This record gives sequence, C-alpha cells and structure tokens, in this order.
Amino acid sequence: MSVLLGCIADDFTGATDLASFLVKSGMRTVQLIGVPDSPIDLTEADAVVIALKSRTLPADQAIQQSVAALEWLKQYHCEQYYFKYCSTFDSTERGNIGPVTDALLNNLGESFTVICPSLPVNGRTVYKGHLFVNDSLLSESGMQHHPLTPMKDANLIRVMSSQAEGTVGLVPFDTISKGTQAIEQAYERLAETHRYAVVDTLSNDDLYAIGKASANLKLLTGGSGLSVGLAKNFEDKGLFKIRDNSAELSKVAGDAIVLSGSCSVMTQKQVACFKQSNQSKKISPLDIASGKTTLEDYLAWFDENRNTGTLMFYATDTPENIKRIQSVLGVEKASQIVEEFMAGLVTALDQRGVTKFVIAGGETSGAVIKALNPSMLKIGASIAPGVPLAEISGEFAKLVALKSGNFGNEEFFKKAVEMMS
Ligand SMILES: Nc1ncnc2c1ncn2[C@@H]1O[C@H](COP(=O)(O)OP(=O)(O)OP(=O)(O)O)[C@@H](O)[C@H]1O
Ligand SMILES: O=C(O)[C@@H](O)C(=O)CO
Repeated sequence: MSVLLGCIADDFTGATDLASFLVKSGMRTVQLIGVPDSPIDLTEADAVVIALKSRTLPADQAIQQSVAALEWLKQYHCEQYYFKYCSTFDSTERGNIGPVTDALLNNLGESFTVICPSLPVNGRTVYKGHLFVNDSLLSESGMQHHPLTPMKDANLIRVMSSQAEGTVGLVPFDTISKGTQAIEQAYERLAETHRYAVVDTLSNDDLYAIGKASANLKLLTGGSGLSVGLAKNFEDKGLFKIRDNSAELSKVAGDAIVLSGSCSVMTQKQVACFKQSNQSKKISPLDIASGKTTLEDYLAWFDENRNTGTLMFYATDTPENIKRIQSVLGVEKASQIVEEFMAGLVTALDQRGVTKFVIAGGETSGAVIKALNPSMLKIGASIAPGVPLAEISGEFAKLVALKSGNFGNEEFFKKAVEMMS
C-alpha cells in the first residue's frame, strides 16, 4: 500500500482547497474527514488529504490530532507529507503552525522544512518574509479583525519564531528568482543553522521552482499553492503518470442552502450580494444565548420561505459588532454558539430534504460537515480557485461547497448554487 503525498489540513475549507489543486495537477486525491479508525483501501489514490478542525484548538490538542493523522498516513509509506495551513497563516497567538510543524518534523525524524503560505492566484504573496493579501500587508488586510485568529503581524519570520522551537531563515526573492538550483543551495546553507525556510513567492512560476527544490523534503508546509508542482516532481522521479482526473460528481436533486459563519472581508461582500436577490435570515449569537430566538424559529422561517428560491442563513457580521458580541459572550463562547447553531440547522435541513450546502468559513465548514457526518468527500470541478464542488457520496448523495473566508468573488454564492443544479 503506498500513497505519494499524505496531507494534513488544519481546517475543512483548507483541505478541499488543497485537494482541488492536487486534482487539477493530475493526482487522484481522496479527502478524508478526520482520522479514520482503521486502514482503508487507497490503491486508487495518489494523494490523501485528512481534514482536521485543529486550527484554533489549544496547541497540545492540535499536535495530538496532527500527529495521529501523520501516524495513520505513515502506514501508506508516503513519499512526502504536507501540513496545509492557511494562505493567510491563520493561527492563535500560541499558534498551531509552529508547534504542529515541530511535532511533525520530530515524528518524521527530520530537522528542516519550508514555510510557504503563498497563493498568488488568490492574491497571497510573500516578499522579504512579509505576507501580503493583494496590495496590503496581512496585518492591514482585514485579517487583523478575524474573530478567532486575528493576524496582527505580517512578518512570517517573527510569527513563526514566536511559536516554534527552531530558528527561522528566509530564502529571499533574489534567490527565488534564480530558480530551483539556487533555492536548493539556499536550503542546504540554511539547514545548517535553521529549522525552517520562509520562501519569498510572487508568482506561480516561483511556486513551481520552490516545489521542485522541495522535492526531497520529507515534510512540506504551506498553503495550497506549494502543491502545484508536486505531481510533476513525482512524475520526474518515475513514480506515477499525471492524468486528467477531473471527477464527475453525481447529479443531485433537491434544495440548496447557503450558510455563512465567516466574517472575512470577502464573505461580507458575498453575503451582501446574495441578499439582494435571495431571502436571508441573520443568526444573532446574543439572541440565541438569551433564548430570544431558537432553532425552531429558524426552521419555521425556512419552511415558510423555501419556495422562494435558495435561502441563506448567516452569522457574518462587521468587526465592530463581533467585538461587541465577544465582549458579552467571550470569544470562544460566541463562536461555539454560532457553530453549534449551524450544526443544528444543517442536521434539521438535511432531514427536510436539503441536499446542497454552500458553506462559508473554515471553522463553520468543520462544524457543518461534522454534522453531516461523511467519512470522505469526492472532489469535483472548481467553482473558484481553491473552492471545488464536492460530493458526499452514498444512497442519497449531497453536494457541498466549502468556501474559505476570503476566496471567490462577490457573486460566489450564486455561482456555487448554479453549479450544483
Ligand atoms: N456574529 C458572530 N459573532 C461572533 N462570532 C462569530 C459570528 N459569526 C461568526 N462567528 C465565528 O467566527 C468564526 C469564523 O471563522 P471561520 O473559519 O468560519 O471563517 P473564516 O476564518 O472567514 O474562514 P477561513 O478560515 O476558511 O478563511 C467562526 O468560529 C464563527 O462561529
Ligand atoms: O489557504 C487558505 O487560504 C484556505 O485554504 C484556508 O485554509 C482557509 O481557512
């Protein structure tokens, strides 16, 4: 039993993001929800992505889950392992990225890896070790207001140093622009004294060069962008053949629903846009906490309105309102209320025959997908870069789209619903 690439993603949207890029690059990819209890038949898979919901857990729990995923993957003797985190490097202050990377390196008996969140197609680039989102530094991009993982420092060397055991070096753009060989030499030099190499990355070409230079690292870490050249590496090593494997998903009848728990800048625009042409209902954590509104109220509203078109439930709110809500309920409690409410909604909507779920937000997707309880997702066509259509197969198949906070354009929800029809 052997799989070329074994991946561990720290949230569910991140996992489908990576799986989507891997499928596009020509690797047959299976996405698993959590760590399976026993081995499964992966003879038809070139890559496996295990979706965890570990990004905002206390570091020791994130480590425990990530190492359990790695141990499970190791039975497939993967050529390389990949820790997928967010292209905006989302982590709590104590961080999961640093501690989890250290634990994975230690488990594999390795002492050096690459840190590559860049995803230029979605505006994430790294220059002089600083992460940019389009034209803004990460810390001025809106991500400084994230409800759970506010990113207030764009300097990846500083962020990683504050979380991780080892020292962090930089492969600067000057070197990256010289190509694969120069990057490999930079890795060799850095590895003598450093444990991690942050890589400047401005374009897809840079990602291919970095991917190629990283072909012999046992552990890769990054956003989904780093994956684009890996299929070619494996092909060059004679390990497999790139194939066109865009999956055909089942035709699914039934209603669609949009559920948004993301408060990211782009999601706010997408919610505002969808509201213009569809009925929607806002979820207020304060009203739920006080008992002023209940799940039954929302389901009654759904029953009354389901014939008007695709409905949307959203907790999405502005940074000012989120702060106010969090000051009353506490940060964790506020998001726990939203996530539990979304999970309850989805369970009830599933029973009411809703079969298509468009979900915005990684934590939110984690809560919703856990409620739907699939063991794996089949990855289909891309709706937007990093957001594929996915299928929960079975006697009654369902379609889902798990959208990362800032992915997609303003019309994303409409497009996702259309592609599910
Ligand atoms: N009105 C609200 N008040 C407080 N917390 C909220 C509110 N609405 C949403 N949240 C919480 O904010 C968090 C948003 O995180 P989530 O990962 O779902 O979105 P995101 O970070 O934009 O997406 P991604 O991680 O994919 O980029 C969730 O835990 C959600 O429960
Ligand atoms: O890398 C990204 O930006 C996304 O896949 C993600 O992880 C959002 O949670």
